[in-house]
Amino acid sequence: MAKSLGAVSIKNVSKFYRQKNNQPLPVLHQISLDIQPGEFISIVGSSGCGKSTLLRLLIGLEQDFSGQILIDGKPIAGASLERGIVFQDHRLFPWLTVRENIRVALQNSPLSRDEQDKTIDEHIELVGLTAFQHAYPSQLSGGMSQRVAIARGLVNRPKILLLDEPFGALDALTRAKLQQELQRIWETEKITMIIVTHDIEEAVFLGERVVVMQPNPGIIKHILPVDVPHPRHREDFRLNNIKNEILKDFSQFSSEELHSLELTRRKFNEYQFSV
Ligand SMILES: Nc1ncnc2c1ncn2[C@@H]1O[C@H](COP(=O)(O)OP(=O)(O)OP(=O)(O)O)[C@@H](O)[C@H]1O
Repeated sequence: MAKSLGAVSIKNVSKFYRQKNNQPLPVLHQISLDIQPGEFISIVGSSGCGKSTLLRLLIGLEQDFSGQILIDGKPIAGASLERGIVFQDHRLFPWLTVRENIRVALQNSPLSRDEQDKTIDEHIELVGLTAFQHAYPSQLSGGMSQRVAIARGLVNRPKILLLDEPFGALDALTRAKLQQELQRIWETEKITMIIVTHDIEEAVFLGERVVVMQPNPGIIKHILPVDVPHPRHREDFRLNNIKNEILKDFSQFSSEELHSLELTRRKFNEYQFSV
């Protein structure tokens, strides 16, 4: 039987958090989304609309929600090697080399030491870090560290890679380069990828569909297909048109939501020019 490649079915998912006054805070409301195996989905939305919460539910870190999340037809039951994750901060262990940081992800893997070495070699090559495999995180740039995090997220050959603002702390040029790399890796690995981002350009450049969320409570406002074949080129006018369509969507948001998006954009720009 052919290996299934990670279909995700999110059905009527709602999620509350308990506030200090014990009142429930509705964070996600009736979220439904079907993701095809091997699809690249981008999720955008202003701060607080529940993007990261949705990702946490997909990882299996939180079970307390209503509705259903199915992976290849089966409900999620906790974290699994079938789902890799890359966060905004690379979370590498400073005392381990690139190789050994990637090996950490294999600690529950059934592979022998030799098989581990082989797959680590392949993934270091996939992210272009063979020359740095014995380097420590302090010897790497931010972009290189995120490459290691991507290799670590992929080394168990997951069906699904979940990315939470993976390039959010990088300067604009490194960010653009890594988006290009991620596009290539997705084309090579042919697995489902789901990226959460504040950056609409990034969402459109990478995603086959862009899910636009809005807050209070977090709902899906729109899902836009990006019918532009990969590999994509940043200057493609079709990508720009879709980006403008999404921006128009945001222009219908409340002034509070726009303020939050603007703060995020400004924080990012200030970061770029302060390093
Ligand atoms: N553990 C928690 N306990 C209580 N409230 C929480 C918790 N985690 C998140 N929230 C609240 O849930 C809402 C959604 O948070 P979430 O981090 O999912 O949003 P987001 O869209 O990812 O935001 P950002 O883009 O700023 O990261 C926010 O109002 C947040 O304060």
